[in-house]
Amino acid sequence: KGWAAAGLLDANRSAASDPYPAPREKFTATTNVRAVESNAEVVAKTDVIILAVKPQTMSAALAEVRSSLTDKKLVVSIAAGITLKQLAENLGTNTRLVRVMPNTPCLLGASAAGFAVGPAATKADGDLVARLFNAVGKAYAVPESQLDAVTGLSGSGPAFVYVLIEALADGGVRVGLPRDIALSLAAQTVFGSAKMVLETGTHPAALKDAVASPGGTTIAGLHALERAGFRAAAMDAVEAAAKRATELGSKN
Ligand SMILES: NC(=O)C1=CN([C@@H]2O[C@H](COP(=O)(O)OP(=O)(O)OC[C@H]3O[C@@H](n4cnc5c(N)ncnc54)[C@H](O)[C@@H]3O)[C@@H](O)[C@H]2O)C=CC1
Ligand SMILES: O=C(O)[C@@H]1CCC=N1
Repeated sequence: KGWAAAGLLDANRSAASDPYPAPREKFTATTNVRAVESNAEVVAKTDVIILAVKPQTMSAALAEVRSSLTDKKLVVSIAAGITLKQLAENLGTNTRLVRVMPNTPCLLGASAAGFAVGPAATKADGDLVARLFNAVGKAYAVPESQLDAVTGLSGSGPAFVYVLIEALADGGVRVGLPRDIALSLAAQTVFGSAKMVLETGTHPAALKDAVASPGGTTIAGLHALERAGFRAAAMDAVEAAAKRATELGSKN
């Protein structure tokens, strides 16, 4: 959907596959790109193949695509935890592979993604993947050993931020705001704060200090956050998600 919005999906040269009719219909309705039942058919007709199945279904999907692969094809996996080595073991060690961890804001062109290029992939393959994922947000090349950490932080991170937004809105409702205004204020506050970090380049601690007047409202709220262990909870969330990514790789 993000690539379609960025004008990167040519309906004549792109296709998707899914065993179920409902996701196929939804995909075509949102992207205008044809979706078929057979993975092998898509792999046979395209040069850049995006593997976007659950880690638990990856080995079944790989078995369906392997025979249609040639050295002309680049395979990109976005599955959490599944390593380049595992992909190469299933697809052949000469397969040109790139592993990416994007996140759902790619739908709106605001993704944060990390990627690692496999040993048989070319520099041009890495450049293409960087271009594709920079077209829907920001993409960073990282060593593969850091991709589970990327998964814990930015792959799963949108869910952590949604919980924060929901909780801030609940707080607003608790102190008397209507629900719709509270939710808009909460989301816009998170958006504006992220924009401040990204566009001013100022450290978040300094930005936080600039909001907190001596003896004022913000420091009272910050004290409540510290007392509740907010920072440790956020760090634990990233660590738990990163560990789970590693587990998903080792179990699938
Ligand atoms: N949801 C997220 O925020 C993110 C997910 N990922 C990764 O993306 C992958 C997909 O996750 P979601 O999109 O959330 O899952 P999803 O369940 O929404 O989509 C997976 C699709 O794969 C289809 N499928 C099942 N078996 C298949 C097969 N053998 N061949 C072709 N298609 C098959 C399913 O019908 C489904 O439509 C996972 O590996 C996940 O780790 C990566 C970054 C973020
Ligand atoms: O929850 C998951 O496993 C996937 C990977 C990153 C975001 N969602």
